[in-house]
Amino acid sequence: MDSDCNGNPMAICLGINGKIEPINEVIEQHQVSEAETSHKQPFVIGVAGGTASGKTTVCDMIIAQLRDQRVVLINQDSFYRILSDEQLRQVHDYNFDHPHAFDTEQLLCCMEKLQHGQAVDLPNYDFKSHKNYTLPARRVNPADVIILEGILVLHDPHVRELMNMKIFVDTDADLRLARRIRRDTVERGRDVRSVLDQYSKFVKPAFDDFILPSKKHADIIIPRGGDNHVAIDLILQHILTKLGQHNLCKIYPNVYVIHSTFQIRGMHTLIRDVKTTKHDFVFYADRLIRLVVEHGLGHLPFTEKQVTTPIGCIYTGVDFCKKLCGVSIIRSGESMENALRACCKGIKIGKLLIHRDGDNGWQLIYEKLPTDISARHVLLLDPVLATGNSAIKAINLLLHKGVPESHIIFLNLISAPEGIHAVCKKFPRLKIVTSEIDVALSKEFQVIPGMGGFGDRYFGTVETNNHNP
Ligand SMILES: Nc1ncnc2c1ncn2[C@@H]1O[C@H](COP(=O)(O)OP(=O)(O)O)[C@@H](O)[C@H]1O
Ligand SMILES: Nc1ccn([C@@H]2O[C@H](COP(=O)(O)O)[C@@H](O)[C@H]2O)c(=O)n1
Ligand SMILES: [Mg+2]
Repeated sequence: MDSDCNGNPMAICLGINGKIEPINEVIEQHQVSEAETSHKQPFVIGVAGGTASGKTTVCDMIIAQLRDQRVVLINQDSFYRILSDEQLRQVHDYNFDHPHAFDTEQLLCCMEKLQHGQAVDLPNYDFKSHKNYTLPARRVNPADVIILEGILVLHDPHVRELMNMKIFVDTDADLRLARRIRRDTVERGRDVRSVLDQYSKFVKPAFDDFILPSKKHADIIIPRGGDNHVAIDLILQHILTKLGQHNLCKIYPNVYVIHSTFQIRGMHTLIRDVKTTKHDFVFYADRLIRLVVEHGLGHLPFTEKQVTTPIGCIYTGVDFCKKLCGVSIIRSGESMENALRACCKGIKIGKLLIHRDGDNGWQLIYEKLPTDISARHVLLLDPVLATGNSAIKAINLLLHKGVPESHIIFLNLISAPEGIHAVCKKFPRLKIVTSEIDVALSKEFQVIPGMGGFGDRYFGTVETNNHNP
């Protein structure tokens, strides 16, 4: 069994049901060019600085403003060594600011795992008890951008080597001490006297000996920490540029991800949670489906139309596209039919049943499509795009029926990068509209982190929370 980054036997990586397949291995099956897979190495940003300089605040601001699961934060605090009972009894004599206080080997091990596409479980450090095993661990998924934050992250050369960008948060020492007293007495269970003792005995000397000398390695120095909005904006822009390099929407201009808001992230959080009841799952999946459908309809062609308002004015608007139909891929796709009917009164909806036929591919078992489908724009419905195999089968059939590729809009809630590569490479003229792109596919072809078997959860065909596809 794998051990975690604390040396405990436990999970590194995992989707619901297994190890994460490094994304580039799977992509290779689709013969993606080297340029497109070159994004496998995450962009690592180190953020160092003296205590209470505002490192955590700055990083939290960046993460909150990006709202993107491709960017993750790692705190060096998670790697504080476990203290012996004796050390805990004499904790006032323990130097938490010396490099030896951190288990840098474990930090390097976690970073390596993340770089190889494996998730890690990191301890949440508790500054009150000085322990890193009392609070539940936090799972960190592999990501495109990793921000590593802590007083000494620029001190160790091996850690520095991992970094593509090094930042030092530089805040006046008096201000830092004032903030530290306030923070440690309010949030970390200390009294003023112990904060001052620790500061003069350990914190200040370690700052002078290790932290300040590490400033010379920084590429960017942020004076005034979180107050420096210009610097934070510049860093945000840089991260966005880095994300853009491997943003699938940039590689494939026909992929559209609906604009993420906290409402949308909240709905995703609920439908992805294994503990969510069937009732709530259906409720929030329906809300998200409705948003995706509305967004998809926005990609249909329109004609200009003028109407007269009740006060006799002319309003110049548009007329909906009339030649339209839905096609759902049975059975999960049927969950999207109601939202489509609610948006397009009287819309015709066809159905396709596609079955996986051993290792030989995918077989069309049943089809019922409008007879004049070739003259219609088609909204193809399936909530999850995983490998893309069933979608490709469905799209091939639509093309065979005479539907122009550019008249197909494929709507789903979650897409795996592998599915996007597969579908977009084959059909560059259709559009994909999705609400989130996930990290990867597992060996078992489950989307990671995904939401389990959508059909089973939506239609309630599993009694327990064992969500197999
Ligand atoms: N710009 C700021 N203005 C006022 N208080 C701040 C500012 N930045 C941080 N703080 C506060 O100062 C304390 C230390 O900030 P924190 O981000 O925890 O620093 P670090 O992680 O570098 O130790 C926290 O209580 C935080 O809320
Ligand atoms: N049990 C602990 C562990 C660490 N500290 C102090 O925390 C500081 C690092 O965190 P910042 O958010 O301030 O960067 C460091 O200076 C340690 O002295 C502690 O007091 N107790
Ligand atoms: Mg901090």
